[in-house]
Amino acid sequence: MLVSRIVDTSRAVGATRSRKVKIEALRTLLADLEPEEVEPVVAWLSGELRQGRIGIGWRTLADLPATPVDHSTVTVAEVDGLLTEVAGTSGSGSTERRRTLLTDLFTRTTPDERDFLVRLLTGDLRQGALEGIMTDAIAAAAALPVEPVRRAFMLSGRLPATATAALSGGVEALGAFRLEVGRPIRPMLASPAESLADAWTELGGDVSVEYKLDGARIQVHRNGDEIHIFTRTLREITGSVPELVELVVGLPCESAVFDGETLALTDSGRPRPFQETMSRFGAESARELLLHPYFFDCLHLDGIDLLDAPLEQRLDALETVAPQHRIPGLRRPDADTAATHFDDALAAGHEGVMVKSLSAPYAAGRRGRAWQKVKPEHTLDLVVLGAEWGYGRRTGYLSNLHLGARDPDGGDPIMVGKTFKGLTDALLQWQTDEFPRHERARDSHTVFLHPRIVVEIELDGVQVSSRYPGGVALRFARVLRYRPDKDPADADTIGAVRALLPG
Ligand SMILES: Nc1ncnc2c1ncn2[C@@H]1O[C@H](COP(=O)(O)OP(=O)(O)OP(=O)(O)O)[C@@H](O)[C@H]1O
Repeated sequence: MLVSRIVDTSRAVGATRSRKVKIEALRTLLADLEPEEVEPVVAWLSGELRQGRIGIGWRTLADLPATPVDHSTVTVAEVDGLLTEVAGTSGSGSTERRRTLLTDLFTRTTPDERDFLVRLLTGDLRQGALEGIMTDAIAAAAALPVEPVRRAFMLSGRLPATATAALSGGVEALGAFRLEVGRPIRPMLASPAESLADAWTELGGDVSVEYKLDGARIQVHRNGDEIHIFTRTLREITGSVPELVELVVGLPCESAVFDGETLALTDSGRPRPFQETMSRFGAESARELLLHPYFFDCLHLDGIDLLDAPLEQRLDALETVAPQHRIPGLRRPDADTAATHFDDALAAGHEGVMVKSLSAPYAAGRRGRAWQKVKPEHTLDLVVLGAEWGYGRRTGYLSNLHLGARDPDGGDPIMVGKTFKGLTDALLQWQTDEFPRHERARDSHTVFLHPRIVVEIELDGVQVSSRYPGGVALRFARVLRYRPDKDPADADTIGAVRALLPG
């Protein structure tokens, strides 16, 4: 297939807000692919490369001296092969060799194709929000029900592999995807609850009420002495958290998968700020801060998969192997005891509580009502779309943030407000240093950014607005912190923002 067809489909999908039209465009494309084209094309459409990151910067790509053509005949197989070659080029002279390969490619592509490939290579096409649509399109192209496709994706975390299985092996091939110890699955997520009483009542009191700790999510896999630890976005961080590895090796089991939260504590046992925990992931500099794990789920234990078992049974498993590392929680507390637990969580410096149905299975990758989070404040994770230059004391700093909510159908984020409240001097400095790296355009007041950075915003509520395109605006928004552990695909949707409208 020609690359131009992929570019056209990608554009068509981006140009419509209709979920149905997007799915149909993707379905037709998928149905026309040769089997070996499925992996690269599904990866590209999700903004990823089959080869992983190949480490080529935007500037390098923009500067390549290539004159485009009007009509191109470049095929998927050619580009995929070239990317494999670029990814495999290392050692001395590799920068030049990579430039040559890409320059050759760009002398054979149209400006539209080059633009698509540049955005793909720099990560700007990454649109995790497309995942829901893509799973539906894969199912439709393979003439299969959606559920087995969705499940295979949740268990593998890989759309390209899911698509290949669905299109070439049908339900049987999809059924072969299992929880594999050592390979991360997408974490189960929670929905916000109006109040603790609401959540408790909705789940009929048959709940586990647990502290909601303000750290970073970890998924820990153990197979014998081999340990792998992943973040919320399934990035492996085993190498930067040796103390967690050591602790897990010491647990009395052969194989296990745990889901939990990790954070650094102060000497008096209170949680350290979120940023300090995050700085341990990947950074060499903060090694002196010890991380502590707080597990809240067990998805596999000694050869037995527990994903489909009720939470009650998964908690039993967790308590047999790691009772000392269990997050503080109560099973079936009465409403008063649950309320005291919530107060205790806040008093200990935590964010709130999670209320979880004891009878629900682990719904990987889903944000459902079986887990509900209760916090005293509203917060939203929004995408930074730009920042205005400050004035007065903030002259010379990028300050007032433009904030966008995610379009659940994969379109550009939708602006819902601005704020400069809550920004410390350190954050202003960081924004001023960091934002130009993500610049999309600028005018005299504002630097507009590619939608890559997620920030957590505290707010008093939202109101109807004719100023913003989503018809809704934040009220009294203030910056709580940046969320480097989240991608724009994890940001809150415009629907979640609208759900806060009064009445
Ligand atoms: N007891 C707990 N059970 C489950 N998740 C917990 C618990 N304590 C803390 N967490 C954290 O809360 C998150 C669940 O909330 P949610 O599904 O909304 O994810 P989130 O969007 O990262 O949440 P938030 O933005 O509120 O931190 C988990 O990803 C995990 O990191």
